[in-house]
This record gives sequence, structure tokens and C-alpha cells, in this order.
Amino acid sequence: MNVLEIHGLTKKFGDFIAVDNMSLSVKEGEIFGFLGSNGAGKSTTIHLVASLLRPTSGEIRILDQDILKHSRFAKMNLGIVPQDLAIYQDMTAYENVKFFAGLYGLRGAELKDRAEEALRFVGLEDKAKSFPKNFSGGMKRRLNIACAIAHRPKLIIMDEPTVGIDPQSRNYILTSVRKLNEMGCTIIYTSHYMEEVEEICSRIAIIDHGKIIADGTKEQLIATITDVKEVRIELKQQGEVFLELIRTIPGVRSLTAKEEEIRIYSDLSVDNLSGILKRLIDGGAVIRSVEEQEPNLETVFLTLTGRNLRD
Ligand SMILES: Nc1ncnc2c1ncn2[C@@H]1O[C@H](COP(=O)(O)OP(=O)(O)OP(=O)(O)O)[C@@H](O)[C@H]1O
Repeated sequence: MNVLEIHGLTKKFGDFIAVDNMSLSVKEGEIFGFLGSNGAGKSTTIHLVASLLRPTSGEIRILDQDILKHSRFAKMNLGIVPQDLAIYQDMTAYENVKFFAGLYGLRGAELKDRAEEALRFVGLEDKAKSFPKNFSGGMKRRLNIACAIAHRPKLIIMDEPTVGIDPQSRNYILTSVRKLNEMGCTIIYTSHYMEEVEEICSRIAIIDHGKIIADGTKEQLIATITDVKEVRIELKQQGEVFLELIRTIPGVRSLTAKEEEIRIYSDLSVDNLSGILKRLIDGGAVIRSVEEQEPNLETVFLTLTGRNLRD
């Protein structure tokens, strides 16, 4: 069964098309990754599914019900973890969860039990009586998740839940996503971190300029890459200053530098490695290592868009 179906969805802001005739379906039990660079249209799509924005055109169905015609049904079955934290600083963690669960109609003992359950789930039961203003970024994110899941929705959408948090909280959140999924929730997980999406998602859609440009398992997406290779060169110096030297070498499609590493994406059919290395050495670079990489989702993104995911 499809938990979410989107048909021909378009959202315009004035003349600007943020979501462009998008269609997609998410099946029950999936952890569905929504991968795209900043501004690709991920948050706008989520806001449309959450009925926080009205589509310019198109249809969205949750568990086969049109969300505009059956808004209460849609709300009860959907949990949204927004990118911007939606928690009240002047209410305790427990009061926050109770407040949001109350919005979905939970009352009395059920409301208390579910709020406690949600706090336990994100590991904040000891902090139930504390105020979020004293929480770390990661704890605030976990509270945000508790607020979204207490009403036990069938579909949970998480909008970049790991941005700007420490690695420990990040791992905690990724583990929670898996646990929620094992408990029967379907998850849509948006991110511009390729590694996270690769790690947890059973199916991935790549979104660019408001359109889905590829959709499949990680293996299916990578199998579409037949014409690009990636080489990583580690230098003794910062890589950035050497990029211009090699940008015009035949076959080079794209380059990035991070600290002392340069990543080069080239046409598979062009043998240009010796030329690249010579140009770098002549330019004063001291090379520590050269390594050819297996294709990954980043290579898929680059091949489809001509850009890097993090540009
Ligand atoms: N209310 C708005 N009015 C005008 N333009 C908007 C509005 N909301 C979003 N946009 C534009 O729509 C595009 C898509 O934005 P969106 O936030 O959906 O991207 P995103 O993929 O979620 O990126 P990010 O990871 O940065 O949140 C951007 O170019 C953004 O500037």
C-alpha cells in the first residue's frame, strides 16, 4: 500500500517554481530518502504534504485519502519533524510533548502515557521536567522528534533532523529512525548529507530544481553511472589553490577541494590522470596519495545535475 502519493504537484511563489509537477509514491514500511542540495525544494514539498502551504496545482494523498478533502485524517496519520525547531522554551519537555500530542486530539490518561512514551523513545525521560532552553542542540532535536511522534502517526517526515548537531545526537537520531521504522512507521527522511541517506534509506529520490530527477535503491541509482570516474588526490598543501590549474584538462567535469584533498570527477572514457598529476606537480603541489573511488550517490548527483550536492 502507498502511504503517500503525490500527483503532478506544483508550487509557485510568484513566478518562481519551487516544486515543479512532481509525482511520487512512498510505500508502507519504507525509509524513503529525499536527497537534494539547498534550495532544491525539499522543505516546500514537506510543507505542502503537511498542509502548511497550499499547492498551486496537483494532488497529495495520505493512505489513499486526499489531504485537502480529509484534512483531519491526514493530520492524525502524519508526524512532521520540521527543520526549524518547533518547541516552546517556556514549557518543560513533557509539557511540550503533551501540547503537540493534544493538538491531535489525545486527552487524559492516553495523552500522559503517549507523551511519556515519546520522551522515553528519544531518551529524554530524565529531562521531562526540564526546560528546553537549557538543552543542547541535539537534545532539542530529540524533543522535536518526540513532539512529532507521540500521536503514533503512520507516516513521519523528518526535514534535515541532523543539521548542526553533535555526532552522538546524530547517531541517536539515526537509530531512532530505524527503530520507528521497525515499529511500523513509514519514514520520509530529507537531507543533503549523502552519507546519512545512503546509510538508512531503503529507497532514495534525488530532487533538483523542484523535480525528482532519479528514484530507486542506492544500488539502482549507482548502477546508472556508467560514464564518470572519481579520483581523490591528497596533497601536502590546501587543495583549493590548485583547482584552476586542472579545471580545463580534457575530460574533467567537476572539481572540489576540502582541506588537503582534491576530488576530480572525469569522463570514464578519457585517460587524463597523468596529465592532471603533471599539471599539479608543475604547479608546485606535493602529492601524498592518489585513489580512484567507487561511484556513490554524490557521483550520481553530479552526473545528473553537473553540480556537487554541497555546492
Ligand atoms: N515563501 C517563499 N517565498 C518565495 N520563495 C520561496 C519560499 N519558500 C521557499 N522558497 C524558494 O523555493 C526554493 C526551494 O526552497 P526549499 O526550502 O523547499 O528548499 P530545500 O530543498 O528544502 O532547501 P534547504 O535544505 O535549504 O531547506 C528556494 O529557492 C527558496 O528560496
